Amino acid sequence: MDRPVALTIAGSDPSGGAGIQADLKTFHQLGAYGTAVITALTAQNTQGVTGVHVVPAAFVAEQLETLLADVGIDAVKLGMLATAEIAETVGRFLAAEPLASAYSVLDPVMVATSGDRLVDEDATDAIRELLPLASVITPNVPEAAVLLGVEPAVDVPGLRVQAERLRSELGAQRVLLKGGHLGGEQAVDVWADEDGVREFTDERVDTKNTHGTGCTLSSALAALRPQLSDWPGTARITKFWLTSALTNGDRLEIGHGHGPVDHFTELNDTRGTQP
Ligand SMILES: Nc1ncnc2c1ncn2[C@@H]1O[C@H](COP(=O)(O)OP(=O)(O)OP(=O)(O)O)[C@@H](O)[C@H]1O
Ligand SMILES: Cc1ncc(CO)c(N)n1
Repeated sequence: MDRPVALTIAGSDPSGGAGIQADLKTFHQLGAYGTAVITALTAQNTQGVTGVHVVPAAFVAEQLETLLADVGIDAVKLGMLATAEIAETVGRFLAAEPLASAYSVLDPVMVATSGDRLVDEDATDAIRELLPLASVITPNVPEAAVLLGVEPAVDVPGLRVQAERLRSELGAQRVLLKGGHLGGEQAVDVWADEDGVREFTDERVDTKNTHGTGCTLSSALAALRPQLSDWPGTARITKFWLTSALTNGDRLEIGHGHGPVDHFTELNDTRGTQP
């Protein structure tokens, strides 16, 4: 399969670094044909979110029904699910054909890089119900803590424990627990699946341009998985590509806050690859 069809179910970011816009750029750059179902409009720039306009859950369902009646989907990425009703609606589609047979990546988005809330607090339970339905989930440190109802991890051993608990206690099939918020010399992500727990490590890039890194990572996983042979290999390659895209972010001057990564980064750009 050389041109998989990828679907993003997420919110719009007018500044183009996160959400649907980041997902479609990532799909295109990594060789997938991009399709999109929009769950919410945000008024957002690189400095923060000033407003959220939620799409009614019934219309999220209508977008999905109409799309899936016509277009075959190889991989789906789920991002900002703004309300409990939207999360439940999307869950019904994820549990049934045709999406149940697609590769699926759930990014349990809650709060933007700027600290602004993107998803209703009472949607957390509905998002927790989705965890077992996705092939892989990609929480960041605060999201993992909220899902587990514990304090955020402060180091890599803590990440390892929480990644495994998301799998064994909350039923996730595979977990990529992102360590971006930990700080330190290296950016360490922890992978947990039925074969155990491992770390994916790369040099931390010294940049403020980190807006949308989580969205970009999850959509890259969805774009690449149908083109590669297994999940851990896909996660490793995706992380190295993301480090290159973060490094290349300084080629762009977008906005005055946390700018975006450069999605226009080749997969074989080796700046993200550790020796
Ligand atoms: N400065 C950095 N250098 C290298 N990798 C980074 C850096 N910051 C984040 N990452 C990596 O980017 C990915 C996203 O990490 P992070 O934990 O920041 O997710 P997030 O909080 O969901 O992102 P977002 O900023 O989109 O909300 C992870 O693979 C993480 O290791
Ligand atoms: C629309 C949207 N989705 C997700 C994020 C998280 O980065 C964001 N900032 N905006």
